[in-house]
Amino acid sequence: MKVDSFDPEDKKSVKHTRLGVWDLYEHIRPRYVNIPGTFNIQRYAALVEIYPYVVRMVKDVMKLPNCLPLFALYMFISMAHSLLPAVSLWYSGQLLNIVQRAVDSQNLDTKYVVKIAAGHLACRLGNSFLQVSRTTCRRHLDIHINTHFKAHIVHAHTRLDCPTFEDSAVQRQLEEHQGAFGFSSAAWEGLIGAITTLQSVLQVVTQFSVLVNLLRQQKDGILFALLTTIPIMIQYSGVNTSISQAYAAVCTDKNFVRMYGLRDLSTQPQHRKELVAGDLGPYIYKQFQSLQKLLGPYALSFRETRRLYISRKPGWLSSLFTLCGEIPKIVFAFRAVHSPEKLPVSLASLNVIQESVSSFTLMVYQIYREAESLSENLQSIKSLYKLDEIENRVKDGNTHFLENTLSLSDGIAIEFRNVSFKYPWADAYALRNVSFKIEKGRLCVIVGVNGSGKSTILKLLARLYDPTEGQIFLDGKDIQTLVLADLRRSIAVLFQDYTHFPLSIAENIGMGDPTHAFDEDQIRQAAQLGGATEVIEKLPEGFDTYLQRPREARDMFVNLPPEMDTLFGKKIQNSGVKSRRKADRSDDTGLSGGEMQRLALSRTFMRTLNPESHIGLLLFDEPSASLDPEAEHDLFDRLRKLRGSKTMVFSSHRFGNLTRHADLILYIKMSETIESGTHDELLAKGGGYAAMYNIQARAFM
Ligand SMILES: Nc1ncnc2c1ncn2[C@@H]1O[C@H](COP(=O)(O)OP(=O)(O)OP(=O)(O)O)[C@@H](O)[C@H]1O
Repeated sequence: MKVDSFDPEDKKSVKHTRLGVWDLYEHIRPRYVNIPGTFNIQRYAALVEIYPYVVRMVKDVMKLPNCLPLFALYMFISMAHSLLPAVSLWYSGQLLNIVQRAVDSQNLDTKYVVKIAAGHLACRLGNSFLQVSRTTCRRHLDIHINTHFKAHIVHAHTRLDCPTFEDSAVQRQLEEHQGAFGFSSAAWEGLIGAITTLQSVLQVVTQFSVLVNLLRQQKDGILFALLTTIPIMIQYSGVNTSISQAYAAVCTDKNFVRMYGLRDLSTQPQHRKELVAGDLGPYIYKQFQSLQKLLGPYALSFRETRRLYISRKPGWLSSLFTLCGEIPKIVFAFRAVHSPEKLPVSLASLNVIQESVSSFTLMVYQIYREAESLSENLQSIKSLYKLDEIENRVKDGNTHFLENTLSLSDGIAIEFRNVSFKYPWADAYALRNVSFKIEKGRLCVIVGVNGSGKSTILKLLARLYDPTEGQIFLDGKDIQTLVLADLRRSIAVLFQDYTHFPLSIAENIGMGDPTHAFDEDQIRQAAQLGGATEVIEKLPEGFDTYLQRPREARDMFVNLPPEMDTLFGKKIQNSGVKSRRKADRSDDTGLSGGEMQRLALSRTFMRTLNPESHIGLLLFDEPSASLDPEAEHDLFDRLRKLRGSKTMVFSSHRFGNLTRHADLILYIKMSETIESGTHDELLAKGGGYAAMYNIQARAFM
């Protein structure tokens, strides 16, 4: 269960334990938790808050095609299944009575015995049948429901803007539902868990009434029931082996961190080139061994450490409680010796009583224990629906920007007025009091050293973030008042850290203009403009190539002969496991950085090709960083032709090719615009821009 606050400094609420190289900070459970039952009862009480979400989910499930009859059938089977043990117990009781009566009167009613035995067998058969039907029904429900919730979660992800998505709390919220991309959704599992608990409760209630009835008919039945129940209850409520629900585990041991760093360096594919080229292998191995020696065998990951910690809890206690299970038989033996006349009729009946009571007690205890997992599971239903309520930080405006599309055909005018910006959760300013104006259809290049704020300007123009202070105007309108969809439809951006989507190359380019994502001619034209045609044509599957398959759809090749390298006419990529973070890197895809950049450029050009598109502003962040000089020259040639019809803003480190043709250069240093003007004007000024230009020019002399 989540806790409201967690302050590791507060010794009253957080307990600190040193475990190997880890510092474990556990939220202390309230004292009343140690009174058996109370904490789990509190957990059940907390479910009241989740109830409306469960109802909503049930309603949603009912509305899905085919789900209403399936769900109703599933509920019916589940409930019938939970009644059967009571019926079965009743038949056992009847059998017991028959035996007792037979012993007392030395007389057996054969017909009645056959009837009861048949009923008992029918219960067993019914049980198996219901179990199979329930599993089949559940399998079909799983498929329909998971399909629906996969789409729900994709929607919950797609609607979030950058700052909201980057918020670590939102990330945690989203991660809770990552399982939904696999087969099963956590929320649906939660609902199934709730149904199972309901089933257990029904089972307990019906079994209880039959059991009481049965025990009343037996001499000393209630006494033996109690003797059987008590040790089980003590056994399960007395030993608490889990660590607290809320905890933080931190490792500050630098040697441990370094040891794992070396391990990752040696195992992760993205480091292989440097490892081989620098002959780092022997060094890494030696260092790793000496750190292992220094830290000893108990320097383990937290998961392993935690397992060790939990298994250290006294195991002998549970052995002692197991012995308690023998108490009823011992008491029976004593009573047999002291007062044989009071004994129940036979040892057989004692066994039946003990087994029935044990299984009943365990079931009751299971319901009590299930409070923990049930409340966790049901929480995920609530958090699934809460995903839809996460508020975006970049608020939508209400001024339509695409109304006058004619005016966009000359480009968009830009003005930054005293703009300052800090990234969310950063202390330092990425931009400070920046002001400049770019007229419609002009070509502007922002230059400056690393980290001076060039990319940030482009991100603010695309309204990925809002300025902390100051205002940005597009065609004289405050950017924050514009309808976001309109704004984004009028801009094409190529980011410096572009990624390749896990789709075919054609779709990767096509998605530059989602309305024409499958327009082959336009895709080919875009590839031509991005300089990617040759790159794509040399790939065996051309435009249909998947540079990375999505993780869930990757081919798996396990235990194939080592010499086998093709299957179904395709090359087998044995490195099936790729690092997720680096999956967009060119070295994972088999294309060079420049080739990847051409693909990314093609996607940006795709956006400008549609005659109905209203792109008035093109933003390029280092578009030629990985291109060779010829490709760079061709690219800028093509882009210059768009001048007059589109406003273009480039960020670049490179001078010459582009800056010489720019209508405006913004030289930015330490997050502030220092100089602005044309290439000649800034050279004549002899300031920062001229100094940077001369450094580059000298390199070619
Ligand atoms: N997502 C982020 N969160 C926090 N700080 C960031 C983020 N992105 C950039 N910064 C910081 O903002 C400042 C400006 O970064 P920006 O990427 O705009 O610089 P740049 O001029 O484009 O650099 P480069 O030439 O290296 O691409 C830098 O100090 C950078 O560390």
